[in-house]
Amino acid sequence: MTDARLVQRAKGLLAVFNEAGVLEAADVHVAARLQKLSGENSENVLLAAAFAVRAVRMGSVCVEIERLREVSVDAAETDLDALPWPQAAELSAELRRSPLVLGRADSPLRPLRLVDTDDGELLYLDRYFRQEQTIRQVLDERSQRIPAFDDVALEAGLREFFVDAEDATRPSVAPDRQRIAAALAVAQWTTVIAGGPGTGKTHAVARILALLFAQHGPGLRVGLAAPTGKAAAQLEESVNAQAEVLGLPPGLTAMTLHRLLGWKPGSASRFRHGATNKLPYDVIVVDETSMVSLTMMCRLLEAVRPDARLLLVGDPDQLTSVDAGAVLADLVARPVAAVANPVFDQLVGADLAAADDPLEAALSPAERHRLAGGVVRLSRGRRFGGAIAELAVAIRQGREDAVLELLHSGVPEISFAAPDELDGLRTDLVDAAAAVTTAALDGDAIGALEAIKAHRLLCAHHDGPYGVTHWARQALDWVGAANGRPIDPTRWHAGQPLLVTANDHEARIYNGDTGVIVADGPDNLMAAFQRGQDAILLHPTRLPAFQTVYAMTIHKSQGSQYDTVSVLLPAEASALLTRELLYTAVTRARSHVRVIGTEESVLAGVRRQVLRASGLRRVFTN
Ligand SMILES: Nc1ncnc2c1ncn2[C@@H]1O[C@H](COP(=O)(O)OP(=O)(O)OP(=O)(O)O)[C@@H](O)[C@H]1O
Repeated sequence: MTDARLVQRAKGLLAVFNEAGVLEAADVHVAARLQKLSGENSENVLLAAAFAVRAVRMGSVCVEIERLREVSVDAAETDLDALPWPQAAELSAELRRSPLVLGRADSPLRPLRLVDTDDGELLYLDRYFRQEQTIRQVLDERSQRIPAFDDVALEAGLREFFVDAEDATRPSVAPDRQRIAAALAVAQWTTVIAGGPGTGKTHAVARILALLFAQHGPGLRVGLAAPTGKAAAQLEESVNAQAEVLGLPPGLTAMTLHRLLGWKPGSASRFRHGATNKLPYDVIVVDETSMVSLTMMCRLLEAVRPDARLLLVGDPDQLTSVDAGAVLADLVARPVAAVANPVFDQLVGADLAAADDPLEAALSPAERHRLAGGVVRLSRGRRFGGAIAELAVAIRQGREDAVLELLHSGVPEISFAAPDELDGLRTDLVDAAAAVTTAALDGDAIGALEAIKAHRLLCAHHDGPYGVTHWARQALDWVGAANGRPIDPTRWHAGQPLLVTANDHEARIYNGDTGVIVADGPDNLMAAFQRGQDAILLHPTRLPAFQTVYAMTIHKSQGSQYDTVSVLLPAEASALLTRELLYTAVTRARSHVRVIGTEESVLAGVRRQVLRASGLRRVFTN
């Protein structure tokens, strides 16, 4: 490993795990500091403390004492079996005696917390334990109460909004999980609406808002939010696009979660809204909840009034937030401890009892059980078809054979290319760039923005032979060669694809937005971004931070879809290559996905699940 990650003065186990590349300098420094402050000299305890810090850095909320060695590292660099792992029982006994661990009354410094659960012991940095406890307590408290509502009006609303595609006088065919989600959202305080892309989550949310307006009248205060500005803009757009048909008030606005909570840069309390100054809304909708970290979810739940409805919407199988926590996935999987609403079964009895329909399977007993906890998973793809959705489901379920079979099936929606078979990629890249440039030179902003969605190259890494930097340069060379003259990446040019990397609320440009440079008259260039059916134009010098994107990381592509997606897989040993990454990449494609890589890489991805340890899915026993 590189010198910057090595701690010269590290001793004992900390030094061994640091040298092996499992612990980084930051993990070791925190453990060493704790040793100094507490006098704790147990190497095992200090190693566990460093692992608790590492866990948060890697996105987990805590470490599982019995699964310490299931760390994710680049397998090519590290032989995990050769390391001196502590015995779990011995470590646990030492932690219980340690002055660093909360629970010992005589210790002034207790930054760690050891918790017994129904499935082994968890070690937390205490701060994250407390955040998780807040989430648990607020949700449990909310699930023990039931809102009052007009069931006759709700029944009428469900009949009005969930109708058969062919005959609007009839209810939609049961089971209809959107209808179930809508009934839940009115009948419970908290509802989790999970589902893959295009399963109609936003469609359901707009109808839920209409049902709630029917219940409470036009004075209903609605807070729409998402973790990123781009996701908030999309939510706002898609709710407003349906406002007229559904009779929603015009001009509902969405904002980032930070904004909703009243972010105060530089202040100690950080948010204006919290436990003592609750949010003023009667209903709060959070979209793209998979990207919400534990800390943000804690802040949100502290700030939601007990008598406000909360809808958490998102795809729990996608890549999670960069910060610690995978709260949405945890909420979908956690044990149910809730009071089921007796009226609910009557409202959607037909859906609950329905047998398999060709388009939507009957509810499983486990699903029915989760409904009591306010969790519903939409499963019927409403947007894209057959094979891509099948591939996504096979990846999600870890069915390796089915994944390979689909990749090799030769269906038009899926292609599988070896790492050196780049002709298809090159053709798609060059064709898409030509269409974008033609529209951009014509000053046709909408045409250029549409054309840019025809193809996208996605990589797992930033750097290295499988990274965005390398492939963006390659793409630029291909496009230049096809045009007969190289492109100068340092100069603005019509057809240049852009990715914004910072928010500018005034210009309505958000981190993650993609746009394109278009001609505006003979001598002028403008940057174009899509807003609904329209394009907004601004001078390129007014852009907040941006990159030119002939290739993009899979992380950055979250929340966007393209007609064709080419996914360039890294080597199988890459720790970044996970099931969630593969699922996220494949589900960005609307009509065609091209996977470029080896079978070994595909299988490594399907097998390696992001291990995001947390206590939310477990029952605490101490
Ligand atoms: N019940 C339905 N009847 C008819 N069309 C529907 C229905 N549900 C969804 N759709 C349509 O399917 C498409 C996808 O729906 P929607 O955007 O709500 O999905 P989503 O789950 O929010 O997708 P994403 O996660 O990609 O944003 C939309 O065009 C929507 O109008």
